[in-house]
Amino acid sequence: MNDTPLLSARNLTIGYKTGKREPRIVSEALNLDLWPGQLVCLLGPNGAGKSTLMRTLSGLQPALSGEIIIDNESLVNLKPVDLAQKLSLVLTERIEAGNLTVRELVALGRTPYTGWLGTLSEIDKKKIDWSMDATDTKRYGERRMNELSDGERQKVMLARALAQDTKLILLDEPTAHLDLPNRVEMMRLLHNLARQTNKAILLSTHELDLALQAADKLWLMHPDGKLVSGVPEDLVLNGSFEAAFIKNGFHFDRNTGTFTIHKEASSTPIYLRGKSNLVFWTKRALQREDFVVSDDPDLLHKIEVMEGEENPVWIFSDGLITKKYLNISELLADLQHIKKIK
Ligand SMILES: Nc1ncnc2c1ncn2[C@@H]1O[C@H](COP(=O)(O)OP(=O)(O)OP(=O)(O)O)[C@@H](O)[C@H]1O
Repeated sequence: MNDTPLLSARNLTIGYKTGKREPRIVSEALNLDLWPGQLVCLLGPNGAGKSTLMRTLSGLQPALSGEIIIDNESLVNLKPVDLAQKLSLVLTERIEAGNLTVRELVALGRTPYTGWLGTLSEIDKKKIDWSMDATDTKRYGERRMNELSDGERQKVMLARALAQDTKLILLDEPTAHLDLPNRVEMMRLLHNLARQTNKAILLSTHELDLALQAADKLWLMHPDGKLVSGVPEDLVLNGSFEAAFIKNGFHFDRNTGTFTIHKEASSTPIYLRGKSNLVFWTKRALQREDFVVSDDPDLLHKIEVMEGEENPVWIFSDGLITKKYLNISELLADLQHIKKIK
């Protein structure tokens, strides 16, 4: 039964004490729970307080007030070695590990069980092997850390956290240096890991679309420090998601779950219909050109897009003329003349 959270925050205030001045409060009245088997993504704009929260929850910096409970014990009462058996932390900052090989660095994840000079047992070696397989880092296991790319290094740091074999894993921007396929792969790995091993995983990220797809829950930090938690789809549908990232010139499209560059409301409206994937990409191009794409069939300007014999075909009509196009480039070029003059 998953009836106790692995990590809880009660009435937590996070921030910074700056000498004799009033402390700088980043966020307060936080009540949070991380449950076994859950992948939670912490999202928020720059400066909202994601790193501050991650650092506070993992004991790297003190809370200003309130309590953090990890696996039924108060964080302040946990000795470092006990904490290291319960929680592993992956930060984005580069660590100085130039001379260590990848395998040696991953093996450091076993330190809470072996001690600094401890010999690795068969169980330790198995955990190291498993972690390197899971993160696909074995291929360069004998290379030195200073011979790796940023993305490769990031995966090794995850392997070390996996080798630590804790019920809780906290990761600060684990996808920051990864290319798109590796970002997707990393999210899938963390999602599966939470499901299959019942670990609780909290990661902070700027990957809004990946987080929307992979997270069981989002913790959304607003610029004013307010934190809203919920299932991703609920937060999109109730407007919390776009509220957290509200910025002039950007518009969140609830239909596609993506942010678009906001266009002037006075732009020319065009009725667009056709096959959904073709409509999707045509709409993107039209919106980039300031057109308002509408589902009102009574509009003067209409575009229909359909599969042709070899390529898609776009049919434009404005009541007077009807013209056929074989690519979006030519369609856009011809549409310039119907743009409203502002
Ligand atoms: N050492 C510090 N002393 C005082 N204030 C700090 C300190 N570090 C960060 N802050 C402030 O705390 C706030 C939250 O910063 P934090 O780094 O947690 O944001 P973040 O959400 O992780 O941002 P980003 O997405 O840019 O990484 C910011 O206003 C920042 O200026």
